[in-house]
Amino acid sequence: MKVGVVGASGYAGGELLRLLAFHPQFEVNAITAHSNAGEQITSVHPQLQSYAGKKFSAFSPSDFLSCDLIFLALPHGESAKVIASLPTSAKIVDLGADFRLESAQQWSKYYGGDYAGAWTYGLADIEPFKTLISKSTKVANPGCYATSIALGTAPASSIADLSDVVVVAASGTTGAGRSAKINLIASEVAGSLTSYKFGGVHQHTPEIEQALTKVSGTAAKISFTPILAPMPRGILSTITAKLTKATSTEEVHALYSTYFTDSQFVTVLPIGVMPKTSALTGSNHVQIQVAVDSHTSRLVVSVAIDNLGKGAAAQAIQNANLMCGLDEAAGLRFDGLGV
Ligand SMILES: NC(=O)C1=CN([C@@H]2O[C@H](COP(=O)(O)OP(=O)(O)OC[C@H]3O[C@@H](n4cnc5c(N)ncnc54)[C@H](OP(=O)(O)O)[C@@H]3O)[C@@H](O)[C@H]2O)C=CC1
Ligand SMILES: CC(=O)N[C@@H](CCC(=O)OP(=O)(O)O)C(=O)O
Repeated sequence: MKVGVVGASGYAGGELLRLLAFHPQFEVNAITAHSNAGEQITSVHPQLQSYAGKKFSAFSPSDFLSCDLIFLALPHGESAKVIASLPTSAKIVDLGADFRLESAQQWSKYYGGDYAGAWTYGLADIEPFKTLISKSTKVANPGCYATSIALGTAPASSIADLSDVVVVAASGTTGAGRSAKINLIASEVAGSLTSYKFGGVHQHTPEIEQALTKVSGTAAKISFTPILAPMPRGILSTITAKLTKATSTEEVHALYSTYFTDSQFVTVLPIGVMPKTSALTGSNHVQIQVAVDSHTSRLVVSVAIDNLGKGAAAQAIQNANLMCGLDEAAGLRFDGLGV
């Protein structure tokens, strides 16, 4: 199948190119950038030697006419502007936020600007999303934090109060994209931790609530505090919620393990073993650990992912595999780096 990547000079687009180079069914034949159009791909992404000699094109709809599948990895608001010019026959996965929210009101509260509508939400490891994705031609890939938090909370709907979920999550700096910002330079980030979008204003809040409400059938609410961590990649989310019935760590561990039995990518680690971001770097895998805090009767969940892998490019390919009727793990059998 012929594939196009729009926004390939960014971090998420570059990770898509890296993974797609070894995909057994997808062949990349349109690669576009914005300010980097005309540049060698390896001058922006020196790791991508399999693209040596190729350049980024400027976006032109005619380049995508022969594409069966298109990935959009553009800043918020830009995907909605280009889709009308793409072939209607092409399957599209948008890595941005433009089509994630079902509520126009929530869109205007957290993002502003014109509301573009909602596509199937691509949280590929759990139902009802997985089945819906396999029947869809347009899929909105979840945000990186949203992926880790929704996966870590979804199995708890029968034992915890999802109307009051509290999350603190730390992300590596690539989560903020590749464009230069003062708060992301090494002198500001190295050796320091800081919260941002503080006070329940992070834009992934409505997306996580929408996903968890769908999974649980009751209105989910989340208080989410993100932290910028001095590392390039990875997200570690700590989720807590009040238990609605007496239970033990062993019982919750069994519940989570059963919930993810059929998932090729989500691993509930043995009790006592903690998720670690470096174990997931470069992969589509997710690690989860659970515990019951009997002192406060709260469920505590730790989730690690790679923001550019499972949180962006790898989950986008998993979604594309499902949309195309392929093995969902095609081209994604990569372990994490470990250090
Ligand atoms: N980074 C992450 O961990 C995650 C990112 N996402 C989402 O994926 C999308 C891409 O993110 P990321 O790769 O980090 O972002 P980057 O800033 O690294 O890359 C953005 C890409 O979009 C292009 N671009 C920038 N401005 C415009 C414009 N006005 N019109 C068209 N193209 C433009 C850039 O081209 P050029 O560089 O040539 O100017 C680049 O290719 C975003 O929506 C982001 O929210 C989702 C999950 C995780
Ligand atoms: C570290 C950092 O800044 N992370 C970004 C995550 C963005 C992302 O991955 O998600 P979207 O696609 O929804 O933008 C943030 O917190 O906004």
